[in-house]
Amino acid sequence: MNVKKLAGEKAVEYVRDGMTIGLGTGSTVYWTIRKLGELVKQKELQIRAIPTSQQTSDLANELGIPLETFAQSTEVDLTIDGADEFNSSLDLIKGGGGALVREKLVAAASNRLIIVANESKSVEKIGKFPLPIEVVPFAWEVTAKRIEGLNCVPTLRRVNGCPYVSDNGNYILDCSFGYIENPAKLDRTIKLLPGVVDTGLFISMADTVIIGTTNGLKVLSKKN
Ligand SMILES: O=C[C@H](O)[C@H](O)[C@H](O)COP(=O)(O)O
Repeated sequence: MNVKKLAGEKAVEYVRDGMTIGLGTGSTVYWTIRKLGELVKQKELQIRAIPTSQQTSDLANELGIPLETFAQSTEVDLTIDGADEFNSSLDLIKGGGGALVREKLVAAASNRLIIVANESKSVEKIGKFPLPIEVVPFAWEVTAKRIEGLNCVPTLRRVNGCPYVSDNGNYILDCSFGYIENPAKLDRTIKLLPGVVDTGLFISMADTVIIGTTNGLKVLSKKN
């Protein structure tokens, strides 16, 4: 059973006609985007979408999903995205695919954030997945040293031996902190460091997590 497809397609049920949808990045939300594309093509759904990466923008264009930018609208009704880890408070680590900065901007502009994931992303404490941190390339070595001082091992993300460059022209440090006791505090601390653009910690942003499992779907919702 394709549990990513199961979770990804389920999220489409939350989309309504006329909505502006934030489209996340990755192999789970891929299934959401494909399904949305089908519904748009069959004229069963009228939406506009704001993509969180070039990769998602290309996919949406290919599927005929109308795109817009924040120049047209600064409010997003619903964003659907993936995650690398989530806990029972719905705090997340994101950015495994390098799209964390745009993902966070789109999520922050959204009235609702739905995460689609498979069960392996569910953890008691986040931090086993190395935390992606986007940094300005200039003096990245200095920024990495400062981050290392917070008790982690930062590794510059590389592709074919060259630094990985995000859609924003920045580098990504994958930082192994081990289990993170206070994710909100760590996020604030890291963001104060010069050179840091943003972190992959998404604290109190997600409203719902749709989890695909081999026994079917589970849905976690934010406790008010
Ligand atoms: O930068 C990438 C994103 O945060 C993804 O949403 C995240 O890495 C999860 O991707 P996937 O669904 O492929 O595991």
